Amino acid sequence: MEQSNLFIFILLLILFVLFLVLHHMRQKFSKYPPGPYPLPILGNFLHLRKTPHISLANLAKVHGPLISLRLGAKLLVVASSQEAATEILKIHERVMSGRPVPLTIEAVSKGLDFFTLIGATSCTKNWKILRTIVKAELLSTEVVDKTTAAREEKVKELINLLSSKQGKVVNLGDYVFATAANTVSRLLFSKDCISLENQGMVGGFSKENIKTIVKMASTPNLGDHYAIFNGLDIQGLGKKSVECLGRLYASWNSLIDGRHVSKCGDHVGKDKDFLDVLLANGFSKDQINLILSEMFITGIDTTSTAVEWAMAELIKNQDAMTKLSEELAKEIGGNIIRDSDLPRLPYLNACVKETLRLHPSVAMIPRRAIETCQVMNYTIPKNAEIWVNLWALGRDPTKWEDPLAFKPSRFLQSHLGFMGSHFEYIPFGSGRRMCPGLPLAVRLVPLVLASLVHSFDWYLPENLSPGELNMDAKLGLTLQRVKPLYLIPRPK
Ligand code: HEM
Repeated sequence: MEQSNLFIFILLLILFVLFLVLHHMRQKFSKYPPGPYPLPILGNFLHLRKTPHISLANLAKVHGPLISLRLGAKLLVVASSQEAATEILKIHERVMSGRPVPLTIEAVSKGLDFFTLIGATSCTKNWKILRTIVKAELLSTEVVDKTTAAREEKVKELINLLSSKQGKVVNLGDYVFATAANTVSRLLFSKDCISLENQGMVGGFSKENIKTIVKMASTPNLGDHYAIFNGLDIQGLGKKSVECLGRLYASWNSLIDGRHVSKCGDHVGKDKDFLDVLLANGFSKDQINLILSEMFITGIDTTSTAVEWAMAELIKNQDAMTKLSEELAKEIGGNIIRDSDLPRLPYLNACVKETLRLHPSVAMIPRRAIETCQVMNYTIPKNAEIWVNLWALGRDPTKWEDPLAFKPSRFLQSHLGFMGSHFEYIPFGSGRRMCPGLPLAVRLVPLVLASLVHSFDWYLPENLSPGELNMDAKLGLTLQRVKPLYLIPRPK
């Protein structure tokens, strides 16, 4: 018996030493960036754990700023430092301008000539056409200027509704989500899409429906990682996405048909909206549905989570909350905040920047190598998936003083902005695939945040102290709070 135990022990020891030798050989001779040893078949899936943004930042501390992992048959390369991000998004910008598009998204855009932005695997002709239209007719500074009144109206409705909830516990994220959704839908087709009061849907739109679509698109699809599952949709992700989108499309179809009848655009008594522009450019109903849903999916969660994280940080950091309230009291006084006030509120803008440093709405910029290339002396093969870990960049102790602390004042004298030219801070990405929603986001997020802080004092429920507020995050398409932010508003 003792002999057999010894045998097992020696066998395990030999296997362990063999494992170490193989690992060392792989690191030494592999042309790919270094990384943890992949298990057979599973690869490195287990290394991602429940919080991939944190696990990958920790792996970068061990293996370096550019690492690679095997996710089934797919190679994932992750950049986690300013230098590595510069290589990916600036020096090799053209080669890294592809996107990894999951089969789930392919399933819903089949046959539509890929008139999509986020779903374009590379910068194709159709991607360029659509991006030009979106940047000129929906998200340009001129259009954002022209639609100021609609934005202010949505924020006013939010403040009025919260005033009626004084002293009650509210799930702030739900209300901000609805405000962002209605702001975007006003731009798209001049109508609200969700009821602010009860989060109920107008047509097929509901928070749950949008959240489900986002969840389906961000859940790893086995078919993306193992060729034998390709086309089988065994998790049902494609099927469920098609169902959820079908509900959205059903409600928009009648709207689109109505506009067709009124001779493509310039519907009576209204300024031209984005639906008019799409119709005038000859897009089909299915193509329009896909484009509209894409704008909702990319535009709502990103802006509303930014506001939610900012409020959570301000509740936790009462000094910053006091400074912001004082700035607003001094500059705005008893008035409501207008869009035109934003440029003279530097501390407010610093709060937004600091929030996006610690809690980037898009924590991993997803890219795809369209050709094989050499980066930092490693080979990145064609079709490798690339993630730029913005969560790690924002907390890099070699670039940021006291990186984990929420200190908006660090941005007051800083040259860092949102334009994607300083790679230690790129919450909206960089280069040709940079976020086209930037002109809208930099107006909507501060306007909502400032209005919430200027109109109410905020309290945590159940006598929770600010120090106890849970700040855990989970990674989907956006970086969401694990626990919703429940707060009690009291009008000032
Ligand atoms: C706080 C708000 C937002 C943040 C932090 C954010 C961040 C980002 C980031 C990091 C990317 C990837 C950029 C890259 O690959 O270099 C992106 C892409 C994109 N964003 Fe945003 N975004 C926000 C709001 C919006 C809004 C309001 C819209 C539209 C209504 C929007 C539409 C898009 C689209 C369509 C893409 C894909 C562009 C392409 O692939 O060509 N975003 N966003």
